[in-house]
Amino acid sequence: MADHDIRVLDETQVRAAHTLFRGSLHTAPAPDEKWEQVKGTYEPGRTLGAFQDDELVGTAQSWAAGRLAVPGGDVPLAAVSRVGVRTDWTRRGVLSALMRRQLRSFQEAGEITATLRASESTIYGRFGYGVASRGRGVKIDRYRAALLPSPGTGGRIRLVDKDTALTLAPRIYEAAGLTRPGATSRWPAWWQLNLPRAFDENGKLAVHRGPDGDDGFVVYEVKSSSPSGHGNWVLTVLDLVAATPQVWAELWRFVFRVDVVDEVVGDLRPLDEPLEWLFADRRVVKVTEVEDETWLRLVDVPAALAARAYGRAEPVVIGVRDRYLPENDGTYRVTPDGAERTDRPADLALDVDLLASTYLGDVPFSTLAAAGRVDVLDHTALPRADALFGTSQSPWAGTFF
Ligand SMILES: CC(=O)SCCNC(=O)CCNC(=O)[C@H](O)C(C)(C)COP(=O)(O)OP(=O)(O)OC[C@H]1O[C@@H](n2cnc3c(N)ncnc32)[C@H](O)[C@@H]1OP(=O)(O)O
Repeated sequence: MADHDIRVLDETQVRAAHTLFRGSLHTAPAPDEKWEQVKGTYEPGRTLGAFQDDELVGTAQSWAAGRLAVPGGDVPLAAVSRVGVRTDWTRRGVLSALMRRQLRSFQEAGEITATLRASESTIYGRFGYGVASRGRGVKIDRYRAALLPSPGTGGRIRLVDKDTALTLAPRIYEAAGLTRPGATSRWPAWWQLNLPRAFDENGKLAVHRGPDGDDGFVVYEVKSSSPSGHGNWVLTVLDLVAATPQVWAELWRFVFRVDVVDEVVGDLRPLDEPLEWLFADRRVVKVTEVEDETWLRLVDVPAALAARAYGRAEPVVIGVRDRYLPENDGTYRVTPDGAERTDRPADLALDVDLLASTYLGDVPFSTLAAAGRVDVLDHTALPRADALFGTSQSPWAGTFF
């Protein structure tokens, strides 16, 4: 039995949790001035502490993150962050106890999904989180990058200051909508933490204005690859939001017009972003890496499966195993018209973290089966499951936290 207990922290205790979290990632405590900026980003009642007697030894917090776009709809989402266990208390079940309690609190709040970004990919699978979207790093040599002619949008792009950005960007994001599976709402603390940070590091935000008003923006920074300033000047696209594909293209075209830049890069961009198609020579776009983006937990499996749309194929019965939330255990019949619990025997069976990896369409069941990660009880079920769960767009969140 664990010799620690889990409590919800009050506002007098969250600074200690913040310090513990930073320490677990080898970072110094936030100075007073920084803490003043950060403390409001802890949502009341959503920070957990693990205590040994009265000493805080671990923490995990979350935000009510709004909605997660799933194929054909959206579902309530919690976002988990600032997870840490004091170095002298690791591997004694502290995180396991925190996760167990946190998952229960999501159930109570009706948050049928939860998401996080993982510091290490070996931590969260056991708690039922699976990689549900990935992103690619891209690098483009600006001097070789000849953009194909474009009719443009007839709009105009302008740089805005920090205060204007803080007002405009959330509105533009919300108006653009959750345009692909994996996209999420951006909660107030996300904006509070991320946009000022970009400006503090000399980032810029450029807004596109079309005939109907502001309808997209790009956040970018330009840095020299060498401290002397004699290295390559690299423009990094940090965030790009567009209401239409035309605005998307116009914002990318804009960053290629920024002077004194040798290279344009982007991290965790959508796998199917059609960047190559903007250029006369598609090989100017170099893919530098492909990394996991969304770690997704289906907290309420029946509700999550029922909430998404499916492709056209004969039905399949999927068996789900969930060590942390056993009420999700069982078999589910998935058809083009929806999904519900069934007593029929499973065609395919898998753990709940792997179900999350298939849920937004990122990984076909047949890929997991080829790696031996799915129990295949009926081989004819694999193409059916692939067709039911497959999506035309790669899932992608585009919201890092
Ligand atoms: C969303 C975010 O905030 S990501 C940031 C996460 N935080 C960090 O990376 C900070 C540094 N690391 C830590 O603070 C801790 O090591 C944590 C939080 C990752 C793990 O906390 P612990 O209390 O040690 O985890 P706990 O003891 O409950 O481990 C449960 C299981 O996970 C395994 N595990 C835990 N952390 C890791 C890891 N980093 N790598 C591999 N396995 C791990 C344990 O071995 C254990 O396995 P078992 O059940 O087979 O015995």
